[in-house]
Amino acid sequence: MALEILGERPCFGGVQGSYRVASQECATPMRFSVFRPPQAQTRRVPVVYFLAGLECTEETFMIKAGAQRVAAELGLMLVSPDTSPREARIPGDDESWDFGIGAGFYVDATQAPWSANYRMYSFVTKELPRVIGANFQADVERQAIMGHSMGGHGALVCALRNPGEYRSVSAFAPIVAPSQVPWGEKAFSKFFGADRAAWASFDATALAKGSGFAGEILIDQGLGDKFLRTQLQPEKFVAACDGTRIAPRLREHEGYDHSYWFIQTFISDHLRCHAARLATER
Ligand SMILES: N[C@@H](CCC(=O)N[C@@H](CSC=O)C(=O)NCC(=O)O)C(=O)O
Repeated sequence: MALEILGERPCFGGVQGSYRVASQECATPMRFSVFRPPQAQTRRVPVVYFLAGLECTEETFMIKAGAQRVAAELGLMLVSPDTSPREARIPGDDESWDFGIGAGFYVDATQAPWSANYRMYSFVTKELPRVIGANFQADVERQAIMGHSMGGHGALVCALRNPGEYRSVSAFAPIVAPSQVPWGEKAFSKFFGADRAAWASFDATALAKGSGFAGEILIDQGLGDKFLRTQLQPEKFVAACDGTRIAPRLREHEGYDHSYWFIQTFISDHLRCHAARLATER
């Protein structure tokens, strides 16, 4: 799988890079960015995936979250994929900011025409880890995943569906019940059609009861977030985890909104949680 290097720059003793790969899953080129900490010069290091939200690209998190300083200290590789296919154009893919380009929702679509390229779930959980393992000094046995908003939904779903693959998961202001909120209803009805069973298989709140994932999930949520009541509703996920081995730790922050200023404020806590869990032996 040939990797195209779009750019690499020194950053906190490591390297910040942008890459493109010919994705088999998405049947189109896909971009992603990687921060390699200085420790990766001499050994394989644990990997933390960050899935970004609506309208973001593979660069948004790397530019705006201020994560590299702490990742360099902790010896964590950071990987952030683009939020959708972009080069395979499908009619209607750029008609709105909350569906299509920049809004792939980290699912494997089953409905034409989206099913040909919108396979972000398989890209993130299968293909991208193979690309990372083959091209970077990554310890692929030690993976964590986190995300924001649409990407928080993606991170929760990836971890709940693959408890053996991710040792740690966390989220900022995640969409936790896409089947029940306008962003998710719009996207899922196009990606999956009327089949609500398919919706449930990509809905963290619906997945919680049957998931084999065990452990704490840190969720930070700003109480000044304009999307909190309409699109996010983290209490739904917390309630769904009752009686399971999933222990959501929902932290609510007065005044914080949905922006990357909020993410910047708490990113260090998330990375430190992931580093601690990734350091333990199984
Ligand atoms: N255009 C929208 C706002 C879009 C937005 O807020 N996107 C968020 C993610 S929302 C859920 O996935 C984001 O991360 N934006 C990037 C940023 O730099 O803030 C509107 O009209 O409200």
